[in-house]
Amino acid sequence: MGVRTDFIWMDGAMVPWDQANVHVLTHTLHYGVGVFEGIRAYECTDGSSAVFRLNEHIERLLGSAKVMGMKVPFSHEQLAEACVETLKANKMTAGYIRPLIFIGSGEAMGVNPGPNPVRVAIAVWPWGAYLGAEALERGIRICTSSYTRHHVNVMMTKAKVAGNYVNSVLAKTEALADGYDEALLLDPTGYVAEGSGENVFIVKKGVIKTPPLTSILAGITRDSLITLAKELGYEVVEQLFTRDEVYMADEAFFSGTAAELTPIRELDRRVIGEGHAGPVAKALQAAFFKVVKGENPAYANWLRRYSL
Ligand SMILES: Cc1[nH+]cc(COP(=O)(O)O)c(CN[C@@H](CCC(=O)O)C(=O)O)c1O
Repeated sequence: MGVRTDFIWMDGAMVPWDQANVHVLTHTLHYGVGVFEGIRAYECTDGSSAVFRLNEHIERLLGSAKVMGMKVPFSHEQLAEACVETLKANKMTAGYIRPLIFIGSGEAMGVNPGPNPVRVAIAVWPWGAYLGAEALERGIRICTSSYTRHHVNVMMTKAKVAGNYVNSVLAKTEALADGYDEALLLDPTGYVAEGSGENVFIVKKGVIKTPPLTSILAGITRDSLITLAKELGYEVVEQLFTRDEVYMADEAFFSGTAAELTPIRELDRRVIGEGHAGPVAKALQAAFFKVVKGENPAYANWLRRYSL
């Protein structure tokens, strides 16, 4: 999927894609202290477009920056507006938005970011089904990673920090090399944590379970699906579970801005349930896509509407 568009927003200005460059001594490039978001915009059935839970994403982005001690030179609303303006500048009625707050160059190198400037860039690009065209329907095959998710005092796991994703890259590339679509990571105590870029849910006898916010990212899609599931009358339990509970589950699925709701049909060569999207995943997927397309007025506050 190409990521090239016409413009990227940088430090308050819309910059042609080819000019959106940084110096090789950019501190974040060397030390990984950058924070970012993944946000989706959808075409609504009434012909407008909407960014899904933009405020929650910007709130998490600024929270991540706070965790990393980065002083951001733009306000919540300025960043939210810049996301919408970048979509419009690129004439995108739908797509993926990637804000990045990073530490620039020019003042000092070394572990201490010191006086280097805090900079902001926002890119957008079209992004279809994150885990493959048939993933949303058929489900994916995943494996338990040989890599462990961060201990909560080794990396700041509630912050979406660029450097945290070295762990995700190791897990994802190992899974792909072994013929799987994605990795499932366990936490330092051996309980299921999350995917390399997703939160995870299982269903057993109609009860939906997902790990509590311990060592995992507080996913906005996770939060949305919990809300929608409860509205549909499902019992949702935020509780640690083990990999063999996934093996024995009736259903399992990932959630994320990029992944949306992707059913898991197999973990470690054990077929889960019937080996395809189950009734709960299908019901939640349908409810989720109705909301993001503006078809459920109860969740209008989750949508930042715009038109080109
Ligand atoms: C580790 C992790 N856990 C859970 C989630 C789900 O969070 P949320 O998007 O708020 O529901 C994501 C998002 N992963 C983003 C990055 C994907 C990428 O490849 O880059 C995303 O889905 O945009 C994670 O990276």
